[in-house]
This record gives sequence, C-alpha cells and structure tokens, in this order.
Amino acid sequence: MTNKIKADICIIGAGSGGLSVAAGAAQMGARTVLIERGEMGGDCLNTGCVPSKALIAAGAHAYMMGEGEAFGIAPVTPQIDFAKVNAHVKGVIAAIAPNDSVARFEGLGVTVIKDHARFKDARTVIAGNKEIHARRFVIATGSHPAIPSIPGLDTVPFLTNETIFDQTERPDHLIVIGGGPIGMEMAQAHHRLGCKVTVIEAAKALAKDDPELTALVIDRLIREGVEILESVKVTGVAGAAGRISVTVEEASGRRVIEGSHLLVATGRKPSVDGLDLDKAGIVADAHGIKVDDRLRTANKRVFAIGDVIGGMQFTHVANYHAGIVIRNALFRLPAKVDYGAIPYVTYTDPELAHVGETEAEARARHMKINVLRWHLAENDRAQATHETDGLIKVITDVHGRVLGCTIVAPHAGELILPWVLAKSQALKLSAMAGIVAPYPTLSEISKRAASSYYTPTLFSMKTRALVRFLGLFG
Ligand SMILES: Cc1cc2nc3c(=O)[nH]c(=O)nc-3n(C[C@H](O)[C@H](O)[C@H](O)COP(=O)(O)OP(=O)(O)OC[C@H]3O[C@@H](n4cnc5c(N)ncnc54)[C@H](O)[C@@H]3O)c2cc1C
Ligand SMILES: NC(=O)c1ccc[n+]([C@@H]2O[C@H](COP(=O)([O-])OP(=O)(O)OC[C@H]3O[C@@H](n4cnc5c(N)ncnc54)[C@H](O)[C@@H]3O)[C@@H](O)[C@H]2O)c1
Repeated sequence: MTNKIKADICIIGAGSGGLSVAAGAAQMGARTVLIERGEMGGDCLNTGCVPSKALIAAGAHAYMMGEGEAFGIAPVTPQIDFAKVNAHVKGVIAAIAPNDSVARFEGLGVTVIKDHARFKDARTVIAGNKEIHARRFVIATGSHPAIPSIPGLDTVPFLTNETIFDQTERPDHLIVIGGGPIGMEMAQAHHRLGCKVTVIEAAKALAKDDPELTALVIDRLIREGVEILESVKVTGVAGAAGRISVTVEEASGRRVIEGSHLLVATGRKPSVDGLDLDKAGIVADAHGIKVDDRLRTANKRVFAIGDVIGGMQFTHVANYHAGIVIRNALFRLPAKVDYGAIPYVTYTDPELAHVGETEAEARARHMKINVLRWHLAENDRAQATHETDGLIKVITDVHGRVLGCTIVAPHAGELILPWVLAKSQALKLSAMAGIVAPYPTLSEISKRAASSYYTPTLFSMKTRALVRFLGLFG
C-alpha cells in the first residue's frame, strides 16, 4: 500500500549537500523528508574526503619515519600492516558517521527514508512504497567514477574510489590511470605505504592548476619514487586479479606496464540514473543537471546541488549550495551562487591550495596584472623543519586588489584562508602587508608576498631622498 507523505521540502541524497539542506531546513521548522538509497554521508564520508585523508595521514606517518636523517635521527623502515591501516581508515569513518546518521537526523525532526528515489511527476517523488508530495525538492545525488572506454578494461578487476578504501592487503604495484586530484593523492599515499606506483595521465597531471605550482608537487612525487607518465595514451588493459598489464603509447613508442592492481581515477559522472528526471521536466546533460544561478532546475520547484550539477565538485561547495537553496526555498530570497572566492585543496605533500583566478585566467581577463611570489625556502620555519618545497603566488589587479592566490606548502590548505577572505572582500594587498604575522610561522609567506608589492616604492630613490631630506630637520 502506498504511504503518502506531505512535506515542505524533500531532499534526494544524504551526502554533503543533502545533509546540510536537511539539517538546516528541519531546524528552521520545515517539514523535511530526506531520501538515501545507500550509506548516509555519501561519497565524502564513505568513499571520498574522509577515507582519502585518513589514508594520506597514515602515509605521512610512514614517510616521516624514514626522514629523520636531516635532524640527526637515524631513519627507520616502517613496518606497515595494511589491514591495520585499513582499520584506521574505517575507524575514522566510524568516528564521524554519527554526525550523518539516521538517528541524528530523525532527532532533528527529519523523516529519513532509506530507498531509491524517482520522480513520478513535477511535484511528486516515489521512494519504495512512499509517495512524497512536497512544496520544494532538492536533488543532491552526487557523482560516481567515469570509466573510460579502454579496450580490455571491462575484462579485468579494477579499483575506483568506491572500492580502494576496502583494500586490506598492500598492492605490490598500483597502476593509476588519471593524474587528477584523486590519482595524485592516492599515488603518493600508496607509495608512502610501501607500494610501487605508476601514474598514467593522458594530458598533464593536475592540469586544472597553475603549472608553475603543480610542477613542485609533481617533482616531489617523482623524487619520492612515484613514476608519473604524462601525455600518454592508454591503448589496452589485460590480465587478471593480481597481474594487470596496461599498454600505453608514449612519444618514444609502445610500452607495457605490469602491475598488481589498477585504480581508475579519470573524472566523475553525475548520478542521475533512475531518477526519471524527464517526468518532472528537469533537464540534464553529460556534465550534470542544468541549473540557474539560484540552483533551480528547469522545473522551478526543484533545486539541484553538489556534484550532480558538475562544475566545482567539492564538499564545501555542496555545503555552500545548501545555504543558497535554504534561502531560496524556505525564505524565498533570490540568493545566487558566486564561485569567485571558493578555495580548493589537493592533499598531496606538499599540499596545493588555490582561490580565485590563476595567472593564466587573470591574463586573459585583465589588461595588466601583478604577479607576486615568495618561496618557502626563504621562510625560517620551513628551514627549521626541512620542508622548503613550496611557493606562494599571488595575482592582483593594477590597484593591488587580490584576484587569486595559489600556495604549494605543507598545510597550504590552512594557509589559503586569509586569501579567501582577501578575495571575497575584494581587499587590497595593503591589508595583508599591514598585519603582524607570528614568527616563525609558515603564515609569514603571505605577508612577505604581499609586502613585496610595496618593496619597489618603499626602497625607491624617491623614498631615500625623502628620508635624507627629513633628516635635515634634526
Ligand atoms: C576520493 C575522493 C576524495 C575527495 N576528497 C575531497 C576533499 O578532500 N575535499 C573536498 O571538498 N571534496 C573531496 N571530494 C569530493 C566530495 O566527496 C564531493 O564533492 C561531495 O561528496 C559531493 O557531495 P554531494 O552531496 O553532491 O554528493 P554525495 O556525497 O556523493 O551524496 C550523494 C548521495 O545521494 C545518494 N543517491 C544517489 N542517487 C539517489 C537516488 N536516486 N535515491 C536516493 N539516494 C540517491 C547516494 O547514495 C549518495 O549517498 C573527494 C571525492 C573523492 C571521490
Ligand atoms: N582534495 C580534494 O578536494 C579532492 C580530492 C579528490 C577528488 N576531488 C574531486 O573529485 C573530482 C574528480 O577527481 P579525478 O581526479 O577523478 O578527476 P579529474 O577530472 O580532476 O582528473 C582526471 C584525470 O584523468 C585524466 N584522464 C582521463 N581519461 C584518461 C585516460 N583514458 N587515460 C589517462 N588519463 C585520463 C584526465 O586528463 C585528468 O587529468 C575532482 O575534480 C574534485 O572535484 C577533490
């Protein structure tokens, strides 16, 4: 028998975006329904951010054990128990899971339905034996791995982000197809945990970022021992569990790479399967559900947020979308998205963090720009910890207003925040140059880069003449 439910807002997908809308809406008094067909918490908690950062942390620990020499401490070879590393990863997920649980959301007053959702018509969604009639709907169904059509790939077992965090045995040789954030983060973490790793990238690794900065990350991975093949074409995959061979065409010719495991990290596809979007008049293409700048789909009662709309696919973006939807759907405010000051971080070591325009984007948009740099090797704290691989690069307009910033450094993800503020508030560099940064910290690189903008004026002939002139008056 069909169970009919009336709601103010019905959300499909309990990942980063859906959970944020549900928590906000319920606590603001809206009758809220949340439908999830899989694990509460979605990709981020179960197969994305959380397990990847936990694995990276384990890799960092192992790496440090071999890096004592520079400090006068004999390096040790870490004894890695991959099953225990996996237990650590699962333990971190378990520690965070209660925040995203059915119990917590029911406690907030949300009606949680664990089933697949699909549209019946423009104003009704069906999930199992329940029919939900809501004033507004939010599609937050996320994305899943895009699998390229490589001959033979469908005949061998391969890993994706959905399965790699279930590995309890150390892969001897992990071959990674795709040198984006997933491929590079996983490559370094696995190498540090004792695997041989080969990354195969069709174009350039980390190509969405400034090549001057990504070169530092790529060089570091290569120095640590990760093999990275760029501008190569994968022409075939063959083998069976434990013995995978990948054939590539390089500039120098054909080569076969033999490995034990294969990770496919070649981008994402929006999860719109079985939603029956057409029944609700919602339009989607290969990149995702089409939305306007208020995140409304072609059916104005239905919003779409997070990975399923393509574009910037990050947890903090899905959360940001949630806030926009709450203002539009519950308060009827015409809030619009603005991606101008959204940061993102790739959690390699060193980390790569960015906000705003890259140098190439700024040159394409503005007649004249300023580019400021400060190398980590010139930072006293970085010298003290022997972590001098890194650079901050700041882009401003002719008036010294911040257009963008990219940082490669340990903890670059933390260091980027003042630049997010500078970009979002359209601050001038004088704001950053004028603050006092604690010594010795990596944060000083931000102040030093900003101050370098004023160096030519400060130490100019004019200033020197002025100081000498004022000196004449005692
Ligand atoms: C390996 C990896 C590492 C990442 N690391 C980071 C990071 O460090 N920082 C960062 O910001 N981002 C990171 N991301 C990206 C981040 O995970 C995503 O941007 C984020 O999870 C998107 O949230 P979402 O709510 O759009 O979708 P999801 O979190 O994927 O949630 C969608 C939910 O909808 C459910 N669903 C789908 N269809 C239906 C249906 N028809 N009915 C019911 N339920 C349905 C799914 O089961 C899922 O639970 C990473 C991603 C990966 C893969
Ligand atoms: N730290 C983070 O915030 C973080 C970490 C991981 C993932 N993510 C999110 O997940 C998204 C997806 O990550 P991703 O790394 O899978 O995708 P991506 O699209 O960023 O990178 C995929 C890479 O695979 C390459 N590629 C595609 N087909 C190929 C083929 N046949 N052979 C060889 N190379 C091929 C592409 O050239 C590209 O460089 C990211 O864009 C990001 O939004 C975020």
